[in-house]
Amino acid sequence: MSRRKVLELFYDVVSPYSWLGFEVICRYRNIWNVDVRLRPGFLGGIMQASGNSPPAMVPKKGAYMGKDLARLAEFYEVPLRQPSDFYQVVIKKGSLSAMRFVTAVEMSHPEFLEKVSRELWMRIWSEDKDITEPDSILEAFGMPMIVAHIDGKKPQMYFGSDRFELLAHQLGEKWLGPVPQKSRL
Ligand SMILES: N[C@@H](CCC(=O)N[C@@H](CS)C(=O)NCC(=O)O)C(=O)O
Repeated sequence: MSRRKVLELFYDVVSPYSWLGFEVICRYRNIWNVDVRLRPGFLGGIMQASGNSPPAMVPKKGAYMGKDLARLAEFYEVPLRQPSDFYQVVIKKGSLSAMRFVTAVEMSHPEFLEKVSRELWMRIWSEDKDITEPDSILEAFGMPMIVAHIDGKKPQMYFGSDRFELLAHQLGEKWLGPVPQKSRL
């Protein structure tokens, strides 16, 4: 029987913040006793369809993001490292073929979805290696996007890997920081 609380995580491996959200959700799956549904999508298509653009396209935001990610990597204990050529890897090459592959894994071997996704993030966002349709979330504008289904209430959408405190509040659960195993509270 399925549990009452379901968290859907919409993500793309091109998105470093999605990686943070993904690892936190995986860490909390048993602590919060929620079902996690991983929903791979193509962020480039969502950006285009919603008229948004990656934050790093604004040079000052891009520079800030580099510092932000370095601090977050340490705090979240996720081995994020900027690719050496950000523009080429993230913007020019992008993730269309990688996310098609991840979607194929979701359809044919869902048991490998978590591992394959983590492996691709490791390649692009940690090891500086190559990874080479927007779906049902056209109302979204960025990733990670988390959709929480709680006790049959109207599903709630949360954008970002920095909204877990709020999500915990809605779930009626405790937020123990990004690394719950060594809670800093
Ligand atoms: N504050 C969010 C930022 C997440 C973020 O910037 N995601 C990017 C992709 S890596 C995005 O989709 N941005 C859309 C936007 O900022 O409008 C977090 O900490 O997770």
